[in-house]
Amino acid sequence: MVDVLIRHCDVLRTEGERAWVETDQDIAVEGARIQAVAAGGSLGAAAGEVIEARGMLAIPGLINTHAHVPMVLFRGLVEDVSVESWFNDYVWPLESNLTAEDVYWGALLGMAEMIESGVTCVADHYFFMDEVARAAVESGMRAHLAWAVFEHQGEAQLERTAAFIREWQGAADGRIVTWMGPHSPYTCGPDFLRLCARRAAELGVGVHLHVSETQAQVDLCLRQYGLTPPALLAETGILDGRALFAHCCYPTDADLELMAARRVGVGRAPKTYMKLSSGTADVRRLLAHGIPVGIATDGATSSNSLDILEQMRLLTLLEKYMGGDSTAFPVGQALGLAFEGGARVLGQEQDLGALQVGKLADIALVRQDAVHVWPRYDPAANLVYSSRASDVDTVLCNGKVLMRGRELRTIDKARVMREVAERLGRLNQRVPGSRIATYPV
Ligand SMILES: CSC[C@H]1O[C@@H](n2cnc3c(O)ncnc32)[C@H](O)[C@@H]1O
Ligand SMILES: [Zn+2]
Repeated sequence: MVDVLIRHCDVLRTEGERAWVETDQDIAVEGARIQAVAAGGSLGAAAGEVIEARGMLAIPGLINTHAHVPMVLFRGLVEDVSVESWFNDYVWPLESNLTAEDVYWGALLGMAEMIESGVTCVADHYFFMDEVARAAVESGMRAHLAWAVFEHQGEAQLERTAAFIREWQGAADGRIVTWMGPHSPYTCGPDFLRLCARRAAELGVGVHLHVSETQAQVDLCLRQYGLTPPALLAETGILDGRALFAHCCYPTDADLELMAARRVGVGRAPKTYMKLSSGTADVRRLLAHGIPVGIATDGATSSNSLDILEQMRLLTLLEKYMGGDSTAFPVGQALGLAFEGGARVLGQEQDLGALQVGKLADIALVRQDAVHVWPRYDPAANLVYSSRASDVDTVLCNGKVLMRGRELRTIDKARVMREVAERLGRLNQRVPGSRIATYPV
């Protein structure tokens, strides 16, 4: 008898730019993995848990390739300001006040939001990452975690990160994967980046950082070091192992060749770029070079949500609109980024990104009976252009059911919301003269 049997669902398949649906399928889950996918009814009806899913669309769990999950704590607090002011006057002063406990409750709140929107895996980059790891263990989500470091925090902070990596790598049955997390080339100089690269190599982990988010950042790097950010990162050894670039909105052609040769992955968060008016489109340039690209939310202080469906839709529309080409970025390509692209960015393409026998059982079941997705000519098109996070009915990660019938099983949502609400008065304080870093102007 298998652990979980999902019966009579429709299964979404993607390959290259193609997306299609196989109707009336059963999915059997044994332990953490998919054991079988077969015609509806053919796998019997005996299992530890049977989920009748007729009319629901089974999709691979969505992958968020770059986030600062606990920043949900500041959602809606900093709006309609310039990028420089966003960091220097608000976000970095606000963050100087954060405690480990704040981060824990913020992480749980963000994870509840992600599970409710079908996200099963997140690459997070923040502080007090022990607390984010604890929240991931409890919530049941898969998490690639990087403890953010700034150069001015010094080598002691690097040691803290190394201890975090040693403690958490592979924890929770492999659900936790750790990364080194220097913030960016504009807050970490070449010598510090070299130290990070050496430490990452010694520990056998990748490096996740912000790169070329704005043209101003690229110009600053060129002025300071005579190199673009990706070229500087290559020179410091950061690209010798696995690297994940958040954003990379302004790559040169030479950057793209370098990134393709070094198998660098990119996480794109278009809502943040549009909102802060900081980035641009043209994911197709990256894809044309074979660079793995995944979808991301960044922090909810800039993007206001951790909803990957929303980011996927915005990314697709932006590609068409900015390129002046309505035929660009078809439905299958958008879905490819959300599933296989995200898995490749995180180096988990063997295990994630498709509903196939042997892959990890990270699965979301999406209802297809709401008025906003009716009629149902093309479930794949609906998913890209019409589905809402609230259509996600059931979520499994690593073979465990985290939400069923929209009831979260691992997170006490009411308690988390109460705990966060009780912290708001203190979190909203900006201590004069105190900020965790300075954004260059
Ligand atoms: C490096 S993790 C934490 C650090 O990064 C800040 N942050 C949030 N969003 C962005 C972004 O888009 N670019 C650069 N840095 C960002 C966050 O506030 C934390 O201080
Ligand atoms: Zn970010």
